[in-house]
Amino acid sequence: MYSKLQYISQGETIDEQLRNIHQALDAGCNWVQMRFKNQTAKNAYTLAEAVKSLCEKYTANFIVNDDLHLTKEIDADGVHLGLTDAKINDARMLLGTSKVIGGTANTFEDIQNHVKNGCNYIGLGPFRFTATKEKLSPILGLSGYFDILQKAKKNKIEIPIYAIGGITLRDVSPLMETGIFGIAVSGIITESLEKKILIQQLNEKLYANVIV
Ligand SMILES: Cc1ncc(COP(=O)(O)OP(=O)(O)O)c(N)n1
Ligand SMILES: Cc1nc(C(=O)O)sc1CCOP(=O)(O)O
Ligand SMILES: [Mg+2]
Repeated sequence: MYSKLQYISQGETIDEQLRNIHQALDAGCNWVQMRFKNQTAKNAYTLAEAVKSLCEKYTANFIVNDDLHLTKEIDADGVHLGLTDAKINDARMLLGTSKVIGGTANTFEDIQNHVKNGCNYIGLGPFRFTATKEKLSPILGLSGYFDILQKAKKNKIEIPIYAIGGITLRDVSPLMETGIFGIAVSGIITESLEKKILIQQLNEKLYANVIV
């Protein structure tokens, strides 16, 4: 089963990235997306090797942001591709059916296209403004999620749809009520001084209605 909480990593250097990822894993995160932008291939590979080893130690899912060839080379669990990154179906041809391919969406039509191309999950955003990502698509807000998730339900779309973009603890329950599967967050986990407590609080709200 897919985790309902994804941590999108932050950090300007390999050391900063590793510190943030290690702390998130140690605090209970079991799904990490390595997001290390504007780096040399060497630095990205060096970080990915270390993150893969950490994720294996914590039995966490390891997803690479953007870089399809690094995903293949390092044998990560999957890749996340945005609307201007490599195509989902090209990724599926390269990675095969055992790897996880996530796709970014801002509209219901984006979701339909990703489902048609064999995407495994959707990152639907942004929920609100966030400085973590430079070029944001139009902000969705709660009503945007409600409208899009209604269409997804009506069209029997079953792949997990995650909300992303400026999400805080108090947003989780209202977002879950729109029908999303889970959330992908970066800043609130990176900046938290009590990561273990925060992740427990996030998971409590995310899994509140899951029947065991
Ligand atoms: C889970 C998840 N959803 C959306 C994104 C955004 O990806 P993208 O649009 O490619 O933007 P960058 O992250 O590459 O700046 C994501 N990374 N993860
Ligand atoms: C990586 C990313 N993608 C987004 C999108 O809308 O596609 S918003 C975003 C940033 C998420 O980080 P934070 O939780 O710090 O806002
Ligand atoms: Mg991208």
